[in-house]
Amino acid sequence: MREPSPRSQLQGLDLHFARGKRSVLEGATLGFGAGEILALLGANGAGKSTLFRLLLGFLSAKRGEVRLDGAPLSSFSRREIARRVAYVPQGHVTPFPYTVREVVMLGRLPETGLLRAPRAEDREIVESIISRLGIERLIDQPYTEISGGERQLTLIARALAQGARLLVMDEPATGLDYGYQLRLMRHLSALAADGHGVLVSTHHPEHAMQIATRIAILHEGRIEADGPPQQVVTAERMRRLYGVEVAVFDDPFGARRLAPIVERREGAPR
Ligand SMILES: Nc1ncnc2c1ncn2[C@@H]1O[C@H](COP(=O)(O)OP(=O)(O)OP(=O)(O)O)[C@@H](O)[C@H]1O
Repeated sequence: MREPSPRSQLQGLDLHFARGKRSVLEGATLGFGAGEILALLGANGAGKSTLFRLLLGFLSAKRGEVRLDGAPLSSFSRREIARRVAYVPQGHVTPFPYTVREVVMLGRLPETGLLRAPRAEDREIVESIISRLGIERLIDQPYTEISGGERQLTLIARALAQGARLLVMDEPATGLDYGYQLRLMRHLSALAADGHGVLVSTHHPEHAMQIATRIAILHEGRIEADGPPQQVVTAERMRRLYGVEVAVFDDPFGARRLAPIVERREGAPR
């Protein structure tokens, strides 16, 4: 089996994809690598999940190519891909009442294979990731009996347990309360500092600006912008993408911020 390259990268080049007669992607090109956080923004239905599924090899493009560590994705086995790239899907449910510990242990499968029982080392990895994400109290709870936000954290823990250098996360902050959202942002920054590459889709440009090293915008089937957050997130682009007015400004600490412009009602408290 080929060992994962130290310079991990995943790239989708000129990807075209249609659902029935409806074209979803029309030449989307997007790539990321170890050490960076690439945040993907796009309106509902823009094709973010579809693009992620193509990058992971769960769907095949009508045209275009996906390359992993410089080689065609199709030249890797499923297990080889899983050792390099971990995926946090959106809104995942399992019909089986596995415990949180067992779901996270599933992340070790590409390493352990189906035939070997988890070793002490696998158990230590799983427990340390669960405590890093602050969900130790859930460890023996059935996955089917925890909240949506807690399930999301369990899936993130499963992806981390996989030990892959690249992480693809589809709206991981969905359903997380304010504290968990901020902690998640910190975890993602720490992972990138640690040499992981993270591709994350989000509906919160503020989150993207907080942590991303690059932001890309998926619009009308293509990546219409891809670059440093300060260049990509502009009031004009937010208006076109989401149909809302926002102010973009630098705060006193030098960070770029975004604030919605809300019309005040006469007499409303300030
Ligand atoms: N399983 C499916 N069968 C048919 N059409 C689908 C399927 N999944 C998605 N689509 C359609 O493909 C298009 C792209 O969907 P996709 O889920 O990739 O968008 P998205 O940007 O991830 O959206 P959201 O932000 O709402 O999650 C949409 O028009 C959607 O309705």
